[in-house]
Amino acid sequence: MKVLLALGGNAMTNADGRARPEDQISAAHVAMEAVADLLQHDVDVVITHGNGPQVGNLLVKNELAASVVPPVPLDWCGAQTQATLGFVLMNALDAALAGRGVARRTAAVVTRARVDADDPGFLRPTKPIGRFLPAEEARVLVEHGETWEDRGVKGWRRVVASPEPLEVVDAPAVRALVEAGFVVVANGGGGIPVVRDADGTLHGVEAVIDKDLGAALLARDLGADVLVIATDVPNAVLRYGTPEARPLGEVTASELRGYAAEGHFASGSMGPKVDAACRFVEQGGSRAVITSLDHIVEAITADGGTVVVPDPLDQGEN
Ligand SMILES: Nc1ncnc2c1ncn2[C@@H]1O[C@H](COP(=O)(O)OP(=O)(O)O)[C@@H](O)[C@H]1O
Ligand SMILES: NC(=O)OP(=O)(O)O
Repeated sequence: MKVLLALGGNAMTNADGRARPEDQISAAHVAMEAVADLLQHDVDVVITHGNGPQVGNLLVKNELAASVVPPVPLDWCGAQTQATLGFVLMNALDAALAGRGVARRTAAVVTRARVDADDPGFLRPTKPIGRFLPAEEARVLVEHGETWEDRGVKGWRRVVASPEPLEVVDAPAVRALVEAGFVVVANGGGGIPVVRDADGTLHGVEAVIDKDLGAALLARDLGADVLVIATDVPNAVLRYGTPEARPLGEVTASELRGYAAEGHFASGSMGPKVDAACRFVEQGGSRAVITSLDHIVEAITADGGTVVVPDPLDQGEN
């Protein structure tokens, strides 16, 4: 069985959302212990991961050091976080596998995702990245031309352009490594956004792709059986945060789309996970699971989490 595992930014930071190197390394060890458990169940696993907190940190460095070293564009921040997180995850996974006596090799692929240069996402920033700030600090940055949004109790957060991923350019390299037996880390942060020029060449563009939507696309391209979206809650929940909250178990894609249309899932957090899970099963995947990191083995071996399955008609057509 081939599993595409998408790790949320929450799986790569400490409980307070801090992303110091030591926080990221220890979070990666926790996450990779869970992945090593999963790998004992005769599965191939491709790992993708968020990069919102990490890209946010790089942007702050850009701002603070601008008079000394040239700031780098957002796509470079994406590439840098893919490489760093790939390195951290490989080290952690190697250690977890060695602890279990499992002989699997790991690899990380710097991965590009093609987007449309005319995507409306470039005109309307929606992707939350980086730290939460109190309103008064965020307002100063808004006056300097940045877009920040009120994200509720946690505070304000910067939002940047987030175009739709159309193609995982480097999926063939990921596929070849999987077929050679590697556990691959790929398409981090949804992929480095690139556009194709008229002459067929690619160049990076300033944006951050949603990693869950990137994960759904890569899962489809690799012919994954299951897409597991691991975050910090065990289920997608109806009426989340209210006394009438109801965690969702198994649900069809169209039922879940109906709940999304009723506004049950916040944009920029659970919304894209629900969308990614639906897309994957609508495009031929047999199952997508949204759950917490500590439930990813049950997501494969049992029925843990919110399990999204194709509509009966879709199943008939496949
Ligand atoms: N309907 C919902 N059900 C469950 N969680 C929700 C819902 N709406 C919003 N959320 C929030 O979504 C968060 C997970 O999204 P996010 O923080 O973007 O995850 P990650 O960084 O792991 O990708 C949860 O911590 C929860 O607060
Ligand atoms: N690129 C991206 O979606 O990252 P997060 O999941 O960390 O926000």
